[in-house]
Amino acid sequence: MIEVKALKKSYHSISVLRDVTFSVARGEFFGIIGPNGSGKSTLLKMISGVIPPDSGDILLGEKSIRSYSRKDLARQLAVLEQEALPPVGFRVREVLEMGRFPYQNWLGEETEDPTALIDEIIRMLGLVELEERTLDQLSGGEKQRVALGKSLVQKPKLLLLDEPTTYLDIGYQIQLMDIVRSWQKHTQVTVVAVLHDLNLASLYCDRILMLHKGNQVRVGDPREILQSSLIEQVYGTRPIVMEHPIHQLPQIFLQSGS
Ligand SMILES: Nc1ncnc2c1ncn2[C@@H]1O[C@H](COP(=O)(O)OP(=O)(O)OP(=O)(O)O)[C@@H](O)[C@H]1O
Repeated sequence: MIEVKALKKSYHSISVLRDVTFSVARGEFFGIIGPNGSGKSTLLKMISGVIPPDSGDILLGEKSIRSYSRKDLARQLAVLEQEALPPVGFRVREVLEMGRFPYQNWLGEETEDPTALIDEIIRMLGLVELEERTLDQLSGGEKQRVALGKSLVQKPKLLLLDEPTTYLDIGYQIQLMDIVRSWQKHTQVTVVAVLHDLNLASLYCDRILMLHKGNQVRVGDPREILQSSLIEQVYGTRPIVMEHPIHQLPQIFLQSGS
């Protein structure tokens, strides 16, 4: 689905990503982790075509993302990011309708009626009661669900999530990740998610890329990545790693300094 080859990026001659190379299979849930400033968002912005790499390439379904038009790219991928929502005056349903823009002509019409799809996504995200409200009448967690809805109605083949659970309480974190995973089973969408929470990354990702200061440290399954010595080397704090009693996946426990 995606092949990232020898990506490099500098800002004002300061190198922020070096030789990043990995591939993501169709239908995979792929995580990107790393400390603050390690280059995660920069990498995601390059995968979504927002910023170009200085060198290297990104293939999306065997074609370089540079060769896609904006609209073609929007039919391939959707990005869920913190600031993705339109200004506050819009109602929830209107925001979801905006997600259909890659399929609309210049009059805002499309050949297939998206109403059933939008209804399905509104139901799945628990937004039925909220659909006539405007964005300023929603909580942070509700807005995040609307932003996810807008990405899903785009029917992307690749869904990019930039720290999707920031500002969400633990209940909404699990709810959002479960919704993404069940939508993924339903549609075979490929998911690439930047995550800060290593425990969530372990529970949901098939494979994880770990970045440190712009370098690719390792790509592997959660067991290969959530290792206390590796985490200490990258984050500067040594956690205890134990297996989750139900999911049989590694989870970390932080240790306070005193
Ligand atoms: N537009 C920019 N101009 C200059 N430097 C930038 C720009 N965007 C990012 N950087 C720098 O590039 C490096 C990587 O930033 P990036 O946002 O990709 O990291 P991140 O891993 O997503 O961080 P965080 O976890 O804190 O969100 C940082 O040192 C940052 O200061």
